[in-house]
Amino acid sequence: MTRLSVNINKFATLRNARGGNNPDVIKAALDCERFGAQGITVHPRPDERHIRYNDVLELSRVVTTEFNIEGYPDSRYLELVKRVKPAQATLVPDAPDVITSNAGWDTLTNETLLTEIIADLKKEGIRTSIFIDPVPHMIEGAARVGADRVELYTEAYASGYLKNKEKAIAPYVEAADLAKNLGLGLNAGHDLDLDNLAYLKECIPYLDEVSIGHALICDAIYYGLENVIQLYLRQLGHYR
Ligand SMILES: CC(=O)[C@@H](O)[C@H](O)COP(=O)(O)O
Ligand SMILES: NCC(=O)COP(=O)(O)O
Repeated sequence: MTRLSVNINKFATLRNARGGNNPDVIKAALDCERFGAQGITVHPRPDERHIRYNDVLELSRVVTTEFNIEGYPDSRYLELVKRVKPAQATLVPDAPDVITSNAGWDTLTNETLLTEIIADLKKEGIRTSIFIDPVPHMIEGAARVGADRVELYTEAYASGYLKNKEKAIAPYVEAADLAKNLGLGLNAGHDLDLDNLAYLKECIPYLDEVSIGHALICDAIYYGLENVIQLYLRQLGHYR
């Protein structure tokens, strides 16, 4: 079954907007788990615009589902991940000033960097996933650098879904099949929502995990967090 990992970045965005501790990010993570989330994802960025590095340390002490820490593998991120030892580290090629993640890794030009970092994290017993576009030779590069999994960057799927879902999903099905044949685990994320998630799961039933944050938290403002987590789980075929 495909795990739902809730990315709680945007709870921290709201908290930081007023400078206090409301919403409480720790409580949000525990409630997400209580409501059925099968993982918690965070993406501490160098400017700490939302999730702060200290949040990650506090969350690591209480999260009981799979903890997934995303980020660009600079020294601060790597030190944090090695200290926390999460279930998964998802390496993302983001520059510090991007408004959000906007591309997958070039696993050819970054082969040496990724090979060394992934080997280092594996020594710590941390599963590694790398954020990637649905491009066959980049998927092949991901296998070469020793990644345990790839996370398909689904922004292009989401933006194309409403216009022509068959066309939008095609490169992702090809990339997923290739990843599976290369022995890579398969995650997906970015801009997934209640409209496009079920079709992704229908076309790629062997997805290991989807990580969803922005749309899910926006939905929760209108429909409530417990209800929305159940709705997303149902799109993945989980019936509680
Ligand atoms: C890697 C990815 O696609 C998202 O998890 C990203 O981390 C979202 O980041 P923001 O919440 O800062 O937009
Ligand atoms: N890796 C994707 C993620 O964690 C959340 O992305 P989004 O749902 O906030 O776009």
